[in-house]
Amino acid sequence: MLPLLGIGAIVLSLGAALAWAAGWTGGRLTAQQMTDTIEAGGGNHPGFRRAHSKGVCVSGVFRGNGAAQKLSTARVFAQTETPVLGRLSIGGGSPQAPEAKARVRSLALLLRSDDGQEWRTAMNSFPFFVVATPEGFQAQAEASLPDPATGKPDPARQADFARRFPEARKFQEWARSAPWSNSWANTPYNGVNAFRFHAADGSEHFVRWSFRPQAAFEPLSPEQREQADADFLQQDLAARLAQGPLRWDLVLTVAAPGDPVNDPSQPWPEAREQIVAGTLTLDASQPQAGGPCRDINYDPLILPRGISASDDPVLAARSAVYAHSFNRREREIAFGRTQATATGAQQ
Ligand code: HEM
Repeated sequence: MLPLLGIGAIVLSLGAALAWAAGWTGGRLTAQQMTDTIEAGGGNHPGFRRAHSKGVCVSGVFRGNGAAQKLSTARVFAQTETPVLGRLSIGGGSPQAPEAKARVRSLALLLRSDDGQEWRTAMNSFPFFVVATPEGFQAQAEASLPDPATGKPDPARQADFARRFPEARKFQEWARSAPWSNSWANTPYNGVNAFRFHAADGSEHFVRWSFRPQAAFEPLSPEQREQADADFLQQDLAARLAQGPLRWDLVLTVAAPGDPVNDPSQPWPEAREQIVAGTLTLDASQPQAGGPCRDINYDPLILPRGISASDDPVLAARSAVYAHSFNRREREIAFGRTQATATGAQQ
């Protein structure tokens, strides 16, 4: 009898561990719940990313200028030219969304250096994140879901989100007041989360990165936003690439002691040291359906030697949620549960 009780206890404790990992014990937020909520807000679009669903693949090179070698041993900063496979997109879960209505624009990059290391990053046009934690992101996503009774987000839920996550006010102010640019090409893209850079002398620095456009800023007025074609960013990109490559400078901002390095909703003071580490040049684009970026997960925790994650909880959550989104869309493609608009398959 005793051995049987022992086996029973082992089975029970293993079951409890699995239940905890899957988030069935209640209370703890899981990547699956977060992905389900994002999916509920974006609609059903099999084969597409659950967020930033509309976009195009882009390719080119990154040319380091050597300046970042004092901060990091990552080969990409020493190598003269690193190939880049990227994706330009808009925020939101619909692959058919009108591009002029999207407040957030995005750039994701995969750089593979000649030592076989990869640096993946997914950046947005906002200068800081809306919330400090995954719980804040989840609360915002839930508060944005339409109430079945009205078809609109529940104002009480939104007020509750604003009360519990007051840091979001700063982001809402940015969204309301920052000027809109009229192109992916003249938009800055910000990594927002802090990372650890490891230098050859053993020192460590916390760094945030941004890609600053070389193309001059041109505004997009509210009237132009109303009139723009649903695919106006893609059309503009094609027209600009036909004229020549597009460039962004990689700007590294180095934290000073005491700066918040685990909270992407808090910008650092303007006076922080900035290093221009090189230039990204994009010279081609391809449709995402069937294009080389379709089956890439731009997981922000795929980092080369010389760069590692900070303890920012948003970074860890992003990595886990992107994996869920990636698995779902790849499974839908593998089992043929998609339209040709997602896969690029010939009809
Ligand atoms: C907890 C916070 C976040 C969650 C849950 C989240 C969730 C997601 C999901 C589900 C995807 C689709 C992934 C795929 O299928 O490949 C995605 C894509 C993306 N996210 Fe996030 N995200 C978060 C924060 C951020 C932040 C802070 C940034 C940038 C500053 C960002 C930038 C992007 C970009 C650019 C993409 C598109 C990547 C691509 O082109 O494949 N996200 N996000």
